[in-house]
Amino acid sequence: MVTDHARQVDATMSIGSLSVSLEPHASAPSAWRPLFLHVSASRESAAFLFLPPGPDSSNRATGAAAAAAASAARASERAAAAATRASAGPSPPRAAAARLSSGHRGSALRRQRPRSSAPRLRRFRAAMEVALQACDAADWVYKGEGAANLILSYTGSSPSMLGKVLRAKKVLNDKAQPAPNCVNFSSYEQLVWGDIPELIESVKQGSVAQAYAVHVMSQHLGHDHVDGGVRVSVSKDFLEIVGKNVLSARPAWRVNASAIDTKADSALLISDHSLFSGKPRGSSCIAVEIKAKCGFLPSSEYISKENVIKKQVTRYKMHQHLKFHQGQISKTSEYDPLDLFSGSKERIRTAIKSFFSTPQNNFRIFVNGSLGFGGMGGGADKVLANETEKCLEDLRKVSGLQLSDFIELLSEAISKSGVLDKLLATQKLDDHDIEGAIHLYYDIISQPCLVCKNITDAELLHKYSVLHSLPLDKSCKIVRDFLISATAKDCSLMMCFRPRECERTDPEYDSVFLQSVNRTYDYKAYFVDLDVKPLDKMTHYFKLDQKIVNFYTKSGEVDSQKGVGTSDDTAVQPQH
Ligand SMILES: O=P(O)(O)O[C@@H]1[C@@H](OP(=O)(O)O)[C@H](OP(=O)(O)O)[C@H](O)[C@H](OP(=O)(O)O)[C@H]1OP(=O)(O)O
Ligand SMILES: Nc1ncnc2c1ncn2[C@@H]1O[C@H](COP(=O)(O)OP(=O)(O)OP(=O)(O)O)[C@@H](O)[C@H]1O
Repeated sequence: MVTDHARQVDATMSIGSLSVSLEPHASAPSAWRPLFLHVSASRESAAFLFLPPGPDSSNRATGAAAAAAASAARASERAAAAATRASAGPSPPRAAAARLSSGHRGSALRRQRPRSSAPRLRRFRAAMEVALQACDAADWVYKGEGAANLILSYTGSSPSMLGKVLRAKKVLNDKAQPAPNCVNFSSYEQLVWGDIPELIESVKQGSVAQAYAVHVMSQHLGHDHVDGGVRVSVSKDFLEIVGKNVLSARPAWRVNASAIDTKADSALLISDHSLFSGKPRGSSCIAVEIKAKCGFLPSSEYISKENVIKKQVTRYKMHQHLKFHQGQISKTSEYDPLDLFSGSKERIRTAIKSFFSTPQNNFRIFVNGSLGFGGMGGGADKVLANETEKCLEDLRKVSGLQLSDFIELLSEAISKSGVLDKLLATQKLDDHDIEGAIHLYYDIISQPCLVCKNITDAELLHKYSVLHSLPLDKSCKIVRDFLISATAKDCSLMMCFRPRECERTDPEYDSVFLQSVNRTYDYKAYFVDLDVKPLDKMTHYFKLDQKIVNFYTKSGEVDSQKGVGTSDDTAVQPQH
């Protein structure tokens, strides 16, 4: 069926398994999809799976010819589905990423033998064939950063790298602080994530971030909206030079807090989702990054009476008051996550408008891949009128849109794509709230519960004792879901728009027709920053939660204009 058009057959032999992927030729009908055959002899019996990857996970089982015991088939199916996606690569810029090994500048991007023994997924192996050396460092410039990673844009001319960003791990300068990246799994983490063998396996290969995005988060957020990227090998020299080169571009408070981890031997190469086609030059696109934070009010029965305010006021709003009090922000945000996640277009528009007055680290606009509005490497605490005007001017030039039309376009795409519904559903995996989940954490680490120790409310204590009597697998599931939700509450959505030049429909992309300007815009939506949260962060979550709620309830409705920090701007620190 596919054979006439088959142009690429990849076979990967690893210990006890054979994977073959067939991709349709470029000239094949667009509806044709890659096929994947996975033969696993690594378990008790073999499984043969023919998997046409579909838009949703239910399609994955279609056509599976299982000649295996059910358990082997399930495990193989997960591996196969992942490898299928890996060989198909992430959509639009996916193909480019998969063809990573072609078109390198021979001198600079060296091919390497894989260091680890026969990695299972072709993607992992192919990725490690690329090595970035000292002589490549000049091609990478600062794009942004969060607490845990530094993001670099490629400015060189290698076709395989164009339109990519490199996500390099950081280390905290204060070694007393917990490491910002989860690289290794403790034995308790192995327990929590044990149901996902690909994730456990990835720890040995040093590819947890990628595996978590692909094997965990994409199951919830949709494969079409998650890009695991590919791992590339990086030399110490490369990281040291890049670290020095980007120093002046980084916000001072980030420089004080963290530095590129020069001990890392790999980094993630991901499509730059602030670009549409992966080609920075000559493309016309506007991208928006939204860090939406938690979009629902918890209703867990484990929330104590003293903290009942959590059921009425968003965590985001309460945290804003604490941040303001601590001098981290000069003004509380006007953004209300409940508006953004409401499903109502009117309220989505309200949320977007609020970002323009208080973007903080929740909103950025990129014009042809360059930051146009919002803060780089952290939050934008203040909005400067001239910068906003410049961004609106660029917006007009690139998209032909006035601000009101752009807000309409964005709200329409958010609504139509349903991406935030997926994000909200994933966030809602936290159905116990930290006040419930913390008890299960103590059970998992086999420690006496430090929370129960201080509880006097008999009714609540009884509820918590029921939690403490749950079997370990149930406790693990609740904590696992809590951690998945934590990632979903902290990730960012990147939506990239491009005005359609001709009437031809591009089936690769979704689109929005904007009546006010009589024009169609293609768009794509990706979630970024889908890292696993360390299990031992549970106690931090509990303490921070208490701190946020205590401050909010004790100070009442704080008037942000009268609180600490407004009279003296020098006291205001950027967000961290
Ligand atoms: O706890 P929160 O809600 O302040 O979220 C932290 C973020 O703060 P913010 O969004 O500004 O409030 C914080 O963002 P910033 O560093 O402030 O930009 C991080 O994203 C942090 O995650 P991690 O420690 O890097 O894994 C985030 O920690 P997690 O809670 O997601 O683990
Ligand atoms: N694939 C991408 N394409 C374009 N820009 C990206 C991409 N990934 C990250 N960025 C930019 O870099 C910034 C920091 O990246 P990221 O959120 O992954 O860092 P982090 O350290 O993991 O964040 P956090 O503080 O939330 O832990 C993002 O806010 C975004 O602006």
